[in-house]
Amino acid sequence: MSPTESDPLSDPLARERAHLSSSRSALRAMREEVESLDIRDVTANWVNSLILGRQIEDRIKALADLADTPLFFGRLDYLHTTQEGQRFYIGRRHVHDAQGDPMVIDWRAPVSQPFYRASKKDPQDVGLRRRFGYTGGDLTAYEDEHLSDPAELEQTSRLLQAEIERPRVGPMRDIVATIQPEQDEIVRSDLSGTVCVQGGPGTGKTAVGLHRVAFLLYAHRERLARTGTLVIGPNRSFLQYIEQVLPALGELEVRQATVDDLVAHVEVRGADEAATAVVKGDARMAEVLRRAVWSHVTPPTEPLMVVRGSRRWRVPAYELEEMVRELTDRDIRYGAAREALPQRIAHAVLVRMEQAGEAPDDRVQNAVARNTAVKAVVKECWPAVDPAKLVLRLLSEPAFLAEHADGILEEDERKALLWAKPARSVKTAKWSAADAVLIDEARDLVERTHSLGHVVLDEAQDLSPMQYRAVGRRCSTGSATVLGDLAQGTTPWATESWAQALTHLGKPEAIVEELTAGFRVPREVIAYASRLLPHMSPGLAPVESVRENPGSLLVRRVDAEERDRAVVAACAEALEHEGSIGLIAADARIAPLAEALEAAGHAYLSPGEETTAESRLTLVPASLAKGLEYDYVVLDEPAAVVAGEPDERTGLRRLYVALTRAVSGLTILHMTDLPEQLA
Ligand SMILES: Nc1ncnc2c1ncn2[C@@H]1O[C@H](COP(=O)(O)OP(=O)(O)OP(=O)(O)O)[C@@H](O)[C@H]1O
Repeated sequence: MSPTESDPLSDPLARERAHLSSSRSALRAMREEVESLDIRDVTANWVNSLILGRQIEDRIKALADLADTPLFFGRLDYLHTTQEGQRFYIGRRHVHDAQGDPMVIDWRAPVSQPFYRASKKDPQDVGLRRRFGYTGGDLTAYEDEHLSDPAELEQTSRLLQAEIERPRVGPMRDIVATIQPEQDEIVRSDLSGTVCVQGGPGTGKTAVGLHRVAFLLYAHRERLARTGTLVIGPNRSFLQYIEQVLPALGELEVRQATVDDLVAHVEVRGADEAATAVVKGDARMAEVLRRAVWSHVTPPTEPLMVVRGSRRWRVPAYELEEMVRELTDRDIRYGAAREALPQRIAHAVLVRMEQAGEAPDDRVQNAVARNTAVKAVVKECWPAVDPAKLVLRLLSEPAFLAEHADGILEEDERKALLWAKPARSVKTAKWSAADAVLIDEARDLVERTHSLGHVVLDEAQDLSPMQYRAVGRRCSTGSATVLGDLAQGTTPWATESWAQALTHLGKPEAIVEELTAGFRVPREVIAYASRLLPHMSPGLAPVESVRENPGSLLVRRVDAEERDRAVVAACAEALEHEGSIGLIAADARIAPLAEALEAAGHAYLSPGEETTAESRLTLVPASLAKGLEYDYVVLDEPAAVVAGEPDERTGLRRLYVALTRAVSGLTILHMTDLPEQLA
């Protein structure tokens, strides 16, 4: 097929281009229609008009025709049944003509699904599936599959291959044109269920998670607009890297955060030793906290006397005690029970008033509930608990900790928890990240955490059980997409099994799916990195690269005196290719390498800063490499990456992450021997 042929009737490409141009006009008309809306007459007041005005602005934004994103990328021609003879163009958003007939169908609509799932084995009534190739905004190629034609052989799509091999400059892109069947099943799984995806490096977990949010927002727009959605990532630079995917899919409302952001109730200024952080992150801490919070409840031993006017009403201690016991037995939060208690007491007083022939109403009950004597009883037997102060006491007072950790934590674990220098106040305490999670747990014991409709948790394997609980609280009445790779866990408490993690999350019934096809790392490179698997995560299968480009892997030994210069030279060489370059090194090696790059006149970015055609080199500390990718990676001194971690297994996993960031080529430079597991 040649893009230069021009007779629109005989040339299919010309016909498709004509459809593209009329779809563009239709989209423009849709936008102009919204732009010309006059809301002055329909809104009663300025608040309404402000809200409506904002909705209209959002709608106009959503209807923008982005010059370099194709309006549609596929076409389906159905054979029979309900869609007989019907043809659908699949794109990022719905476009209709002046009569309201569809010109482009949203990729998330049910009729679009066979575009991703239909196969020769299961054609799903599709006669023709056509994929379009674009150069910039121009439609320049197409590729057909006649799924129901037994004579046609199954072929791998050139357009799909080209998309996978495309250089990666800039932030992460959407994969909407090339979602694979096994990915699509996860993307379209129902909102009611939690899905956990285990997948090796580059299998598309992040991409799948983000597309699932976009899908769920389409399928359950109103419900999720009410309840909210959230994407959780490991750090700021990762969130910056992925932040443009959802807006490109037309979804502007999804919040992004790290787990630390979610639990930022105190300022984190301290850090824990690994052993201490492990205990603080252990799920048993939840029980310690629960006990500590509820230990504040003390059954009343004195009767209550309420004086109103000339009369006195007495509620005996045993009755008060029963009310308190009844509230502790119920499955409600400490704070909610505390609020309910005065009303219960007031009710008991009202019963006595009625028995004495009075006819008190609700106002009297409320007044009694606010009576100072009642308040005093509540304060005495159900005092307010400040979550941060409670955690401060647990970490400062050996006796308080011992009392509530008895039978739960061993003595050495309790010792690890206690601060060497007890803190004076919540403000001055040197809180660690793990402490903030404990405070979050305590807060939830006092007052229920608001649950969102859906949460995507990326790089989940690094979370502690207490962190899983913190995330679980935020989707307790919603659902979650949990994404991770057990082999990439680099925390001392890294997840060992998804079943355990999902239990901590409060979603033990979640299904675990596995992705095994690798879209990032070239075959030769993934094979090299996979040598580490048996030594750090035995039992996990290596990723199967679907990239055709075999990639280049270069391992070079260099002398001590030329090492930094050699690294800079390797970066310069990589810069001769198209695409982004990542120089990954042990955190301790970042400063000298930065100096060497500067001395050689190479500007460089930090992870999370957007690469552009002018600025393509990023200097990446190994601890921040997770989830990121670069066309060419120069890896400095693998042994130093391993040595930068507290134990060998974690070191090898950190190295595995660093080795699996490259899309086209990996150059490894080392002065010291390579870790023997790579041999
Ligand atoms: N179906 C697809 N079509 C085209 N590209 C894809 C597809 N699936 C994934 N990719 C690309 O592969 C790369 C890796 O994807 P992604 O970052 O989602 O993988 P991951 O499993 O989260 O990796 P990691 O474990 O390293 O975090 C990205 O560039 C992504 O766009």
